[in-house]
Amino acid sequence: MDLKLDAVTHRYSDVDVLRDISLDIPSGKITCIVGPSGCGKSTLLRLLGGLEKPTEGAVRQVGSPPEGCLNALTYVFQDFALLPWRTVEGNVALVLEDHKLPDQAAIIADVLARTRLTDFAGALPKQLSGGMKQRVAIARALAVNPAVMLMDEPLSALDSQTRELLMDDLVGLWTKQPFTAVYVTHNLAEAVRLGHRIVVLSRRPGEVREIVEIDTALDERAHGDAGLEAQQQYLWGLMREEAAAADAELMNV
Ligand SMILES: Nc1ncnc2c1ncn2[C@@H]1O[C@H](COP(=O)(O)OP(=O)(O)OP(=O)(O)O)[C@@H](O)[C@H]1O
Repeated sequence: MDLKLDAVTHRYSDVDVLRDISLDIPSGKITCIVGPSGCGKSTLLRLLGGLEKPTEGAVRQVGSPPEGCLNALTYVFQDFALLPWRTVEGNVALVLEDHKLPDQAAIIADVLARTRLTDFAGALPKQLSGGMKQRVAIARALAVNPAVMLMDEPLSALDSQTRELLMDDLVGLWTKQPFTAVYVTHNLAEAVRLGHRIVVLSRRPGEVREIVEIDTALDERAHGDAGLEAQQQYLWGLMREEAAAADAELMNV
């Protein structure tokens, strides 16, 4: 299932947040959204997930969700959003319990194996590192076989080494079994490592400034790769002045 934004404009009372965004989110790819602070990245994700309706324009789902999909549009948040009193397995089970599936145990076993959490199935969130907690959140999202994972700064609460490891995990997961994701990030290194397409928004009201496609396969993008560095510099060049202006604007609020 693809998502399409047709001329989407969004406004909160007198604040214009997004302006005339037309965009395709193709299935089987990771689309990263980058842009200066406050340009409307999270708002765009909420519109894609149907949590809000655009002031103008439309968000469309094109095609059918994958077979066995229990929740077409599934979020992964920065703060993991795990229930502290439930084990790793219990947190994953939560999203399946209402569906009374005969193969619930097999689905849980599969997503725990894919996220390398099988040995931690009985652990509580407080026993896990930040990176592992985010792996649980990703396992929980995968368990419903979503059409699109909507990921809002999923690594930004983690230290830089853990971020690197989790990026490797996401690349491994996608390479074994491609999924569709919209991935909002401030971090351009994450965008060039994980994004098949990188949508650069202007400062608020966010408009599509440029879409950068990166053809190199995800598992061939190494940390520190010169080609990726160049892409990252290019993106920063697109954003630099607007990021500084957005920063100054926020300081004056
Ligand atoms: N529910 C809301 N009501 C009013 N204004 C809002 C609401 N949600 C967001 N905004 C405003 O809309 C603008 C865009 O916010 P949004 O969080 O989408 O931007 P962002 O690019 O994700 O920001 P950041 O880079 O800081 O994470 C901001 O000025 C924010 O204050």
